[in-house]
Amino acid sequence: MRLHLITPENSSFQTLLTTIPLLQQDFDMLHLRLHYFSDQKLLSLVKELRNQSFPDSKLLLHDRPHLVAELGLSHVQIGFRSPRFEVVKKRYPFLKIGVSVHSLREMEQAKEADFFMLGHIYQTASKPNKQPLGEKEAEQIIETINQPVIAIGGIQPAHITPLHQIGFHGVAVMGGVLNMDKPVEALASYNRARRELNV
Ligand SMILES: Cc1nc(C(=O)O)sc1CCOP(=O)(O)O
Repeated sequence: MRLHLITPENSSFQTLLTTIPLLQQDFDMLHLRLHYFSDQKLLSLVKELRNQSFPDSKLLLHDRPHLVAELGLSHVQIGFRSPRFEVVKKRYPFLKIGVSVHSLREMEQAKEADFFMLGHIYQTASKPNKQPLGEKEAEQIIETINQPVIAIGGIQPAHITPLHQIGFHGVAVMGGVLNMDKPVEALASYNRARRELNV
């Protein structure tokens, strides 16, 4: 079960730079979802992470395929702030493109995506007035899709086993690690749950 970390809304350059290198062995993909950073600031952050030996293979940028291409990275995530999937696919055919979706209909509109992020599965502070999909509906959606699907929204360590059983390829966590007082310990509890899957 893959574990993706997403930068929280209020992340600062300096906090990310001090926290991420402490955690980098223990997750699979870092989503830089920093829509309030300028291109220049985002480029500087990637440069600093690289200086600290953060691997390119674990770096994904949201919404900015032009920067992914400029940096020679491979993964971009497309959401409502992004250029449309078809446009990105045509212009950057060499990129791995993930698409953020909330329904089967949205998945079908991006049929050629390399992977999807489906949410929100559970209640989450980041979507206070919206009903979550829940496990049952999520299962019905992902069983019709061949690509890997990452679950997002309110994911706690205890959700890892049921989400794995439903068929999710991984989980994405935003607030539950990088916003915590003790991110190393918070991440460890997700990894314990991942290890338990193999018992
Ligand atoms: C960034 C994001 N996208 C969502 C979606 O449903 O598309 S839910 C979400 C935030 C997830 O935060 P947390 O892990 O703290 O619940």
